[in-house]
Amino acid sequence: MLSEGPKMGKKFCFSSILLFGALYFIIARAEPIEDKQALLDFINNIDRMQNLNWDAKTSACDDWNGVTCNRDKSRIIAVRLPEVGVRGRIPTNTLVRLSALRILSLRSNDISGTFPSDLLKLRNLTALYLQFNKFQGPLPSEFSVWKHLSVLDLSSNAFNGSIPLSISNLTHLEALNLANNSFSGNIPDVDIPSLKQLDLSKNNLTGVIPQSLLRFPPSVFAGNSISPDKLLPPSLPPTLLPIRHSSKLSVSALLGIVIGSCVLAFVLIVFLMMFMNKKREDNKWATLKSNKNDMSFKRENSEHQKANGRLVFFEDCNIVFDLEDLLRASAEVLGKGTFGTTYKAALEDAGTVVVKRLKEVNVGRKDFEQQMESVANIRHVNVASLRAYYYSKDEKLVVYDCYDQGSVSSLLHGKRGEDRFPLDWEARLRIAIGAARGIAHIHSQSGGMLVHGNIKASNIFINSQRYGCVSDLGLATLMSPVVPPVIRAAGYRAPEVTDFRKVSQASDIYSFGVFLLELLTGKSPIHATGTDEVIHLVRWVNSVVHEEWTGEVFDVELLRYPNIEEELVTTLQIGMSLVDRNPEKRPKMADVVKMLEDVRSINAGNCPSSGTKSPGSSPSLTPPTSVIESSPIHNK
Ligand SMILES: Nc1ncnc2c1ncn2[C@@H]1O[C@H](COP(=O)(O)OP(=O)(O)OP(=O)(O)O)[C@@H](O)[C@H]1O
Repeated sequence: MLSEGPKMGKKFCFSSILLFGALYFIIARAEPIEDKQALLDFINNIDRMQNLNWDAKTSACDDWNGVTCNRDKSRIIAVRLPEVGVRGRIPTNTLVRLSALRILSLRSNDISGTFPSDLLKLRNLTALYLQFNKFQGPLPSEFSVWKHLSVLDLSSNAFNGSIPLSISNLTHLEALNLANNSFSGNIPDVDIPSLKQLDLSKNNLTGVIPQSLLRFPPSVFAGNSISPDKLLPPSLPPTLLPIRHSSKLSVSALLGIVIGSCVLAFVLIVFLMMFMNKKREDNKWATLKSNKNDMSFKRENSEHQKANGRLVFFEDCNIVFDLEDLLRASAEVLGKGTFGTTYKAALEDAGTVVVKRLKEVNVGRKDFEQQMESVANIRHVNVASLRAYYYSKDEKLVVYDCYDQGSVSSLLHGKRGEDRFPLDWEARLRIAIGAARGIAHIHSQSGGMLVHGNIKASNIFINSQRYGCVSDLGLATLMSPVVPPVIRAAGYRAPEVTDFRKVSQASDIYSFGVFLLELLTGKSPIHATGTDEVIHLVRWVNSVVHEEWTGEVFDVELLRYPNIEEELVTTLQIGMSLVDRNPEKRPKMADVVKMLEDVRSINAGNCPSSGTKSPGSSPSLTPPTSVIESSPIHNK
């Protein structure tokens, strides 16, 4: 019996290895088997010119071109087959089986037949691209099923009949392109507030442009049988309508007009040429495409992608794309930060995203993935959502939504030209409240242990409700000690970070305090004066207030607004309490949120903290009229 021991042990050991091996194989090779079969049935039953690498023996999630799966590879969520020479009708009972599908792109093929009404059963679709095919016939009347659809492009086909009114039930629709078809009849009243892009040009539409679509430019309706006066933009006041005079003009008056017009045309041409020249200089997309950095991003990545990684998306990401799409995208370098280079990438079918290419990552794949997962789980309207990440030996990428207005830093200190987003006091207060809420939320996670570690104006953006929104969460912890915290965020770092590298929630609060002072003063945390003297914002504010010249502290841009002094001073006091040298004396972030909310009776309508006030309980405020009109914040 005794001699049986080691044998049994060996047997047990061997079978456990086998079992674990099998389990590992099953998990590692997880496949959306039914979705994969649906795609194989689709591709085997349709004519195609090009060979696709869709082999039943390979992994649909990892190996098939144009296919994207969800995180655990249990479902296919995007299929992109643009320009692959697919011909004929879409075989029935194939694509419809991909019930988790979010994006379908079959654009620029030779697909014919009527609208594949099967697709109406794909209830999770967010984007459908069928443009540049040979579809014909009318559209189905019932479109309402696509509750999440945000992009519908059916342009350049031969669809006819009327545009179904049910399109107006697609409440998330952002882009609708039906151009270059044969749609006829009246344009339906498609009243969708989210709709940003519309193209109905080159059809046979008649009648009037409905009120709800008058906000789009006339070109959107061009090439239809709509009378020209109905194409006038709605904003044109009646007095600007052309006035016809019946009286005849004298020869000298006519001559004057001709000469005057020539001179005017000449001046216009000169201006136009100057403008075009400037535009060309400004157009970074065009020049940066040939920029060394961008090219290397593309080239290096295409080598890496085959070798190892894949993009991992988080569940609620509406835009789905693969690395190929990223590599194809026109990329603009937004800047180089402490964590690497940040690009703005315009994807063909999935809008614009921001990609950060991280350098000096100090953790292995497992820790990186874990960190990404925990960051992605922190969903809050005032924390920029991480959309996806990519990890391979040589390349680490993180993908965020793009905030088109840029960071608060660029809004505050950028060019003060005409097209600058006006950061009036109300806008700044919203930014401060939003960012404070975001940081307070971060601080409440992981049992109250989570620290952001890099709070600064270039990491704060403005969300769709015009409140501040904190980005770059979790990146600081991934970085190598080569980039110590003291080098990051100069001017925002707390004394204990500078002296002892002690990063904590209290140091986040200090950094937020500096940000608050920046909003109030319009000055960068570290800035030079005319005499090349370097000024530290916190020290400067302290000394000015100490000298009782408080009024001098505030940004001159803010002093234009009447009756806000009291609020400015209250906010200044809050800011100064946050930058106390002693971390123990700084208030907690949740309290900071309440203090800021109390500065003015602001109803954020946007994750209010527990303490809310009744209307009219705030000190009286009279911001400029335009602000009151355009803002819902007084509707408490
Ligand atoms: N999601 C985004 N949308 C729009 N602009 C962004 C986005 N993320 C970053 N940027 C901008 O890109 C530029 C570079 O950002 P990056 O984060 O690399 O550097 P940084 O913010 O200056 O420093 P750090 O690396 O310490 O955060 C900055 O101007 C930043 O505001």
